[in-house]
Formats: sequence, structure tokens, C-alpha cells
Amino acid sequence: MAKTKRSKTTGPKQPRKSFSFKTSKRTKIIFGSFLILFSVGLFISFISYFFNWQADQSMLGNVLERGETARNWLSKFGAYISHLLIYKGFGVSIISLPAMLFVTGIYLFLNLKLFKIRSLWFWGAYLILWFSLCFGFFASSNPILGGVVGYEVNDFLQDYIGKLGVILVLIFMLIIYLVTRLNWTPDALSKSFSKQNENVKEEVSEVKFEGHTATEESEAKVTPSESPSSQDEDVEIEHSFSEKSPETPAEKEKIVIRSEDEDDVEMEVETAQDEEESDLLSKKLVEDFGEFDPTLELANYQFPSIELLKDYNSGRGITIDQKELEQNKNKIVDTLKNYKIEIAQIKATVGPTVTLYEIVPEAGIRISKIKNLEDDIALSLSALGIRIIAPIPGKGTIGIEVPNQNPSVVPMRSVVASNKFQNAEMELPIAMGKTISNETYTVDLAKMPHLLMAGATGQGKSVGLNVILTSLLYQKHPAEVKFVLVDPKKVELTLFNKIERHYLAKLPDTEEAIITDNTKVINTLNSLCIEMDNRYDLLKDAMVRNIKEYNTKFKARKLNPENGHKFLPYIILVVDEFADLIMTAGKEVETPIARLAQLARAIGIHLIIATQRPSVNVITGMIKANFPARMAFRVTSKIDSRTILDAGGADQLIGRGDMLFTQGNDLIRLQCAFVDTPEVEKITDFIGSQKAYADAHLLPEYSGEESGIGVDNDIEDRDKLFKDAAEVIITAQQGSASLLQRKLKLGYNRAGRIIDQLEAAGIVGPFEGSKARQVLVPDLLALEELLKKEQNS
Ligand SMILES: Nc1ncnc2c1ncn2[C@@H]1O[C@H](COP(=O)(O)OP(=O)(O)OP(=O)(O)O)[C@@H](O)[C@H]1O
Repeated sequence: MAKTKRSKTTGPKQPRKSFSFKTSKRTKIIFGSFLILFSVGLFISFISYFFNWQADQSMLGNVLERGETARNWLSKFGAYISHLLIYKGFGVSIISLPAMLFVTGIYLFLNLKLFKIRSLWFWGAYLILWFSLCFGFFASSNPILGGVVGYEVNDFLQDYIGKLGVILVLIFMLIIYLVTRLNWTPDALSKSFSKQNENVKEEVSEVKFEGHTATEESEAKVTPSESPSSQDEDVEIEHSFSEKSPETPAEKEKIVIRSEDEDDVEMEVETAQDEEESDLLSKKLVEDFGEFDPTLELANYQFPSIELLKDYNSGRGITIDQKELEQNKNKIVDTLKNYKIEIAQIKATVGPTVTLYEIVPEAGIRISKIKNLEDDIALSLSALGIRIIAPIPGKGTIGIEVPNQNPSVVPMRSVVASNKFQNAEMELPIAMGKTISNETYTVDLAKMPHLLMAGATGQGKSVGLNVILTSLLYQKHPAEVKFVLVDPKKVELTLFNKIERHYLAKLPDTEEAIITDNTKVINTLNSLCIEMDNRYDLLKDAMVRNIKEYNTKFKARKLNPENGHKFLPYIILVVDEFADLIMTAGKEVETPIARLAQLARAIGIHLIIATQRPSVNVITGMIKANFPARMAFRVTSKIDSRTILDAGGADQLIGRGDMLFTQGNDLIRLQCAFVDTPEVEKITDFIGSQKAYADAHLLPEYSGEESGIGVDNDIEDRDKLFKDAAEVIITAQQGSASLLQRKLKLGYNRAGRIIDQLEAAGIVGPFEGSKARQVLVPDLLALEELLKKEQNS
């Protein structure tokens, strides 16, 4: 994952070239043939070494001497390498090395996937070591068998665990091999054991039978009508039985149960095998096909290059005006002096838009006194947008933020190119801009998990939204993230239309993916709620807690797509101008938004809501409570600032992307990155020109509350896909709603309704719990007849 991420993040610099081994096929053929020939040579050397090793022993010290001759069929090289690997190495077991090299060579030569032979290498090496140890133990007098490694390791082990310990280790290693590699289980042993012991069992059951009689008799013994002689007998039998088993009737039952238990154990073993098999199945699938790769359908997708973004500063970075710094410092010191506040120390940090002056007042000065001087300091500096942070959290100093006379733009390019963003180990990384200390600030949208954005008109909201969207376009493959865009202003997000079939999600049967009509928003929001419920069902079925775990499990092929499981992309709902939406649709949007905000975080649906008017009737308590992350551009009043941030400050910003951001705790002042419309256009053009999916990502169908829930057999009221659905069900002979969902791309609710209608029409049987419903019509011909009959009646 990290690997793919890296390749993606460096995408802009056309990294794929460096990563994709363009010449690798040729290299593989050459290297593969080398390995094949080398392994053959090695094998020949080994074989001939066994015949000639003693004769060649003497020349080993002078291998480099040209005059020396060796008897090995591969001469001095053969003699030397065999000596090294067999005598000084692992002994005869190393003979499997050429075989492993040979297979690897073949794989390379034929360009097959090498990961398939990982286990061959692992277990090959394991066996070499095991045999070497084994020979080293049992045939230590013959150095060729176990090699120096076998001998020395044995020697070492014996010093610590003794001979018996070594034998136990060898047995344990063998068991590991048998169980893991050969899937050997004690089951096989117990089966043969049970066969062998059938006769013995019979005898045992006979004994049991005897036992029964015996105890029955012993029960009878408590009846008063017994003769003393029979009592004696009973006692005797009872005693002979009690040696094997307990005396009371309850415990006697236990014996029977125990005898049944033996069967149960076998059955249990079978269940265990089943589990193992399914685990093995996923392992095998992964071995054969590799992990599921969601990006495979658009495998050649190229991430946009960083060159598409403009460098506004063209490498200049922030310019520090010493004179301005000095002047401001003097003004601050003088103003405070006027109010009898002495400063012990002052430090300036220059950011892109504001400079932070951190002051340490002399001992005994009250912080609130400085805080109250905000306006006076602003007046003396004759600057807007001064913000006093008293004290700076975690620092014990007082901060005075003063806007720079010449603020510098933070180009999107600089934040996208930053290491912080490129190497961000985040699910949905966003490069928001730069902090006051000029560091790139990245956040994970998945962790927020929803974002509320406010700012008066012209202060940088739309740019902020574009920054978020472009950040994700630079990091996430179209398979991994989908956007649902709501743009009542109709102009802000239109550029993203070009990437509809890559990155956008929409309702089925709608033309435009970007929603500009407020009434359609309601359907989309409800559809997202259905998607959320469906995803929760999938998560429940997969027994995972969140989308990340789910996708990991799906990639490891542990979830069966036949059961409706699929790779789940993140869905990000962006609403520009939320106030407008609330005005026109009111409660109808508020309820699904609040529901999504409350519940959607675990299943990968995240909301970003922007508004010009952060008044309390727009951002209601319910919405606020579920949007811990807030992004505030300049607003016009203190009240607005409080509504959005629960604190003042946003009214003192200077605009043009100057913003305050909080994720629920500290407020951070940031300069939002700047990305202009032409840049976004270039990016969307670049993505849009590449191969895309057949359609936008389809959200579940939502046909509105009024479309009727009651099920009756009224032909007029049937869903317009009723017949198609019937055909699908009959062809597959499987009455399940999820089948309809998949085949007809329907929402869960609609598919469920159709199934109910099919039941009312007598095409499928009644609900049978987790099983699919029975299909009552055998073929399509019978369906035609049935429908015709209905029409006529
Ligand atoms: N991060 C930024 N850096 C520099 N300039 C910015 C930044 N953000 C916005 N601006 C400037 O402010 C102008 C208005 O920004 P934007 O269109 O994002 O405002 P808005 O808040 O979306 O306004 P409205 O709500 O009316 O659409 C931009 O054209 C740009 O010149």
C-alpha cells in the first residue's frame, strides 16, 4: 500500500517511468536464461563433486593458479563452488539449490510472476537447513552429508540443549514443515488410527454394554427385594467398572456422551478444516492472482503532473522586509510601553501573510491587560487584521499577529510538491496551505471526519474547495475516491464535469453528475443514506469496524464478491453554498445531512459544507455538533465568527485565503494555498483525456418516499423494471434482492420493493430468512405466459 502510495504521490513528476521497468522484459529474459544455465552448471558441479571431492581437495588452496587442474567437470570453478556450498556449507541437501535457481530462471524467462515462487524458496531453504542439521546430527563423521553448517550448528545446539534437545528441535521443525507446507493435520492420523482401532472400539463398546448392564443391576440393587448374593455380585461388577468410569448414573451418561463425543470431535475437526480451507482459499487466491487491485481497471491511469500547477513565486519564497519588521517591533514595544507594559523579550516569525511577534512580558504583567489593547495596537500599527493570542497555547508567550505589507501567495504547486504532502501516510490527505512558520499544513479528511467551511464572499472559499479537491486528485486513484458535488451557484465546480467518469458519483438515470438543482440534492442525500446503510451491512457481514479494514480484507481476497462484497471507494460530498440549500429545502436536507454526519465516518463518506452566511439558522446546533473540523475565512462580524468557530478571530482575518482552522481543539492560522481556475482546468483536462470508466460511480437508487411501500399486486403500480427483474431472477433461478441490485444497478430499497412485487405476482416464494427466495417460475416462456394471463384477467 505504502509503495503504491509513494508511486502515486510522486506521480506528478512522472515517476512511473522510473518505477516501471520498461526494459525489464528483456532484462528478465537475459537474467532468466543466465539462471537456468547457471543452475545446470551448478548441478553438474555438485554431481561431479561427489565423485571427485577427495581428489580435488588438494588444489583448493591454489584455485587461482592457472597451472592447477581439477577433476570436477566444471574444473576449478566447479570444484571450488561445490566445496564452498557442500563441504563448507550445508552438505548434500544443497543439491536442491540448482533446482530452485532453475525454476526461478524459468519464471523470469517466461515473465511469470515471481511472488508465486516465494514459498518455494522459503521452504527450499528450510529443508536445506533441516537436512543439514539432521545429517550433522546423525552422520557427523561424514562432512559431505551435513556440511560445516550442519556440524557447527549441531555442536552449538548440543552445548546448550543436549542431544535430546536437538532431536526434539528436529522433530518440531519437521512438524512445522508437514503442517504448514503439506497441510498435514492430525486428522489423517486420527482417521487411520480410528480405522485400526475399529475392532478395539467394538470391544470397548462391548465393555460399555457390560458396564450398562452392570450399573443397571447396581441401580436394581437399591431395591429392597434383592438377595444378598446378587448384591455381592453387583458390588463386584460395580467395582470392576468403577476402575474405568465413575459410579453415579449421571456420570455414567457422561461415558455415553464421551463415546458420542468421539464422533463430535471428528465433526469439529471437519469444521476447523473448513475454516482453514477458506483461509487457505483466500491465501491461495492471493498467491495465484496477487492481492486485489482496485486500480486495475484503469491500470494505465496517470496522475496529473505537478507541471500543470503554476509557480506564482517562481522560487522566490517569502521575502522578509527587515525594515518592516523593525518598524513593527518598535511600534509594538512603544504602544505597550505607553500602557506601562514592559517587554522582556520579543521574537518574530515571518509567515506568508502575517508575521507573528511573540513577546514575553516582564514578570507581574497581567495577560488580560495586553489582550484588551488589541485595538490600540492595531491603531498604532495602522493595520487591519491584528490578532492577539494571549497566551500562545503550550508556549507561555503572547502572540501578536501582524499582517505583512506584501503578503506572498502560497502556490498550490509548492504545497503539493512538499515532502509532507508527498509522503503523507493519510487516507485522504489535503494540503491546505502554510502555517505562520511557513510549514506546509496537511490534514487527513478521513480523520476530520467532516468539514464546515465559512467565509464572506470573495474571501477564498471557492479557492479553498478547489485546493481540497485538487489535493485529492493528486493523491488518490479514481478507484479510491468519488466526489458528489453540489453547486447551486452553477459555476464554481463545473470544471469537474470533465472528470465525471473518473471521479464523480451520481444517481442512476441522471444526466449531469454535478448537482445544481436543489430539489435533486434531497434525492442524492437520501441515496447517500442508503449507500451508508448498505455499507454498514457489508461491514457487519465482513465483521470489520471501518472502511479501511474492510478494503484491506477485500484486497486480501477474504470477502467474496458473489456475496455482494466490493471494493468501497471513499465518497466525498461537497456542498458549496449550504445556506442557499437550507433556505430552499430546509428540514428535508438537514435531516439526511445530520444523519450522514453522525454515522458516515466509519464507512468512508465525508462531508464538506461551505457557506457564506454562517448564521445559526443555517448552521444549526445539530450540524455543528457533527462537524468538528471548521475552516473559517474572513467573516464580517464577530457573531459569524462565533457561529463558525465558537470563538472570535475570523472577523479579524485579512481575506484572500487567510484563514483559521480547527479540528476541535486549537485554532491555527493558515494561509490557504492558491489554485486558480485555469490550473484546475488543466488538471481536469489532463485527467478527462485519459481512459475512463463507462459511467460515473452510481449511487443507490432513491425514488422518494411517495413511491409507495405497500405491496399489492396492482399491475399498474409495478416498478418499470419489474419485467426485467423477473427475467433476471428466473434466468438465475435465484430470488435475491442483491442479485437485482447488481444486475440492474438498483438501490437496496428499490430492489427490495421489486422482490415484494415479484412475490405478490407469484414469481418468487416468500421470505426465507438468510436463504434466497425460491423461484416459482421455471423459465422465461412460463413468465411470458404468466404475464399474458395477468393482462387478460
Ligand atoms: N489562498 C489565496 N491566496 C491568494 N489569493 C486568494 C486566495 N484565495 C482567494 N484569493 C483571492 O480572492 C479571490 C476570491 O476568492 P474566491 O473566489 O475563492 O472567493 P469566495 O469566497 O469563493 O467568494 P464567493 O463566495 O463570492 O464565491 C480570488 O479570485 C483570489 O484573487
